[in-house]
Amino acid sequence: MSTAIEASGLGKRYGRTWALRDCSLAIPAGHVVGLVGPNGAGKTTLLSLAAGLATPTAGRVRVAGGRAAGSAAALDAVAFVAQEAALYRNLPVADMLRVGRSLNRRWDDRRARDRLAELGIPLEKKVGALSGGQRSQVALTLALAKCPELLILDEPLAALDPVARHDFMAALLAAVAEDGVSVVFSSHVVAELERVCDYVVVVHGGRIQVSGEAEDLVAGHHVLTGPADRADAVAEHLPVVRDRRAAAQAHLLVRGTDQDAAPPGWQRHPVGLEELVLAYMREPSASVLPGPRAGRGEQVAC
Ligand SMILES: Nc1ncnc2c1ncn2[C@@H]1O[C@H](COP(=O)(O)OP(=O)(O)OP(=O)(O)O)[C@@H](O)[C@H]1O
Repeated sequence: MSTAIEASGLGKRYGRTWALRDCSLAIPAGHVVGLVGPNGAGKTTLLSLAAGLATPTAGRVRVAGGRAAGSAAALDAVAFVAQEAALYRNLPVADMLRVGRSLNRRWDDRRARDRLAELGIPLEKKVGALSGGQRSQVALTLALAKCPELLILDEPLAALDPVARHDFMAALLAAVAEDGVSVVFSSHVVAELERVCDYVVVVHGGRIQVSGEAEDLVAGHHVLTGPADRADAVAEHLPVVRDRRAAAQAHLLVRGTDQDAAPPGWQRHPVGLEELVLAYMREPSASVLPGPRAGRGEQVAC
């Protein structure tokens, strides 16, 4: 199985702060991966290490089928769009294309020009005179023109209004369908994940908390609703990720498959990806990683 990003014992320390620690994961190639987590969780750090823009303090990271991050082979295969899209604001878009062409061995200029024409972004306009959404589209166009195997985007949706966000993700998915490129993007917009991602990674406090295919994660959890006064007894025997109680009713988000019967007097409901991800983000001590089943508070190494 080819991997998009493969990390082993990866860590990055700034002074006394571990921005990322003991990070081990293996994200298979060919997915659209959503990387989520609260502010300061370590998302940018993980993406920068994968893009080869930062050096690990511990461990190692390989990208695009096992190339050492930051190596010449990896730089050829990986395109990175930073949080503040690194565009020269005083340059016209056409000059940005020229810069891209001269810096990259693989470069599809025709494709970039066609894409910008489709988007109605004039080549002669200075980057600084474009809207935030147009700038993000230019950054995505430049990244795709590199013909990458792995496209890494750090919060590409941050500056975009809901319509621009929708258009941007549609453009990204079209590119994925056309090229089969692997995409890893960080976002705070958890609601977008369901529509766009087929693989999810949650980071918290510099550690990987959740990693897995969206379908498996959803299939591997359900919600139980039942009487609050019996919730403690039920929760005692189940791997509960999140326990919410409202008046007389309890909602337990539980790890377990369709085969697991609901306790007598309780109803079982499927869970959506957004609800699942938010539950884990609210319960940092719970984790779900590839390997043997983990319950609340158990961290399972990849
Ligand atoms: N250059 C740096 N120098 C010192 N500390 C840093 C540096 N970069 C990141 N950190 C620290 O590392 C931790 C993780 O930061 P990081 O930017 O990776 O988080 P993030 O999940 O991307 O956050 P956000 O969602 O706010 O963008 C934070 O505590 C941050 O303060």
